[in-house]
Amino acid sequence: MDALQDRYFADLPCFGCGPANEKGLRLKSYDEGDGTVVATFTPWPEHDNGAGFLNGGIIATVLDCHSGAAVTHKAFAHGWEPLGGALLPFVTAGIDVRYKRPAPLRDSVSLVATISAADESAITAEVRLEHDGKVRAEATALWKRWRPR
Ligand SMILES: CCCCCCCC(=O)SCCNC(=O)CCNC(=O)[C@H](O)C(C)(C)COP(=O)(O)OP(=O)(O)OC[C@H]1O[C@@H](n2cnc3c(N)ncnc32)[C@H](O)[C@@H]1OP(=O)(O)O
Repeated sequence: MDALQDRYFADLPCFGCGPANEKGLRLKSYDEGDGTVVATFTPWPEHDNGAGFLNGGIIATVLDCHSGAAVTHKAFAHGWEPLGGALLPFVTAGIDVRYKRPAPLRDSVSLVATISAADESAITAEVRLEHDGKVRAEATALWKRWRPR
């Protein structure tokens, strides 16, 4: 099964999820076929938050980028493809992150996303980061249609 990032935007240089960014996190997300999109993220030692856990900015980045895979998958399913030569059909307009518990730095974590609302102007995703059966962080991400100018 191919990763959604490789299927939809193999040339994207995004730091979090761009397959084309050699120095990025290169997140890979997969359609589970049950309405969820999942990924596994393995932190780097450099992602320390100063207390031996995963940095909150990195958490926000992977939540954002993982939601982006789910949103892009949804957009293509509806035929809402990128406009004007853009690489992505939608971009993040807002993300509301809640850090519920410390997230580990030395273990892999799981990302799970679902789509809660979708029309051609905006798509909303619910996304969470889990480890050891507990939600470490969660977010609602609002994505809006991107029109290059
Ligand atoms: C000085 C420069 C610092 C730079 C920092 C950079 C900013 C960052 O990136 S920080 C990373 C992002 N933030 C986090 O990881 C915080 C995660 N959230 C939490 O730890 C908690 O929700 C917290 C502490 C904010 C509030 O906790 P509180 O409301 O008191 O609830 P509480 O029930 O005590 O704790 C919630 C859960 O966190 C766990 N927790 C709290 N503190 C700790 C700790 N020190 N170590 C391990 N687990 C902890 C609790 O065990 C509990 O988990 P569980 O429900 O499984 O028992």
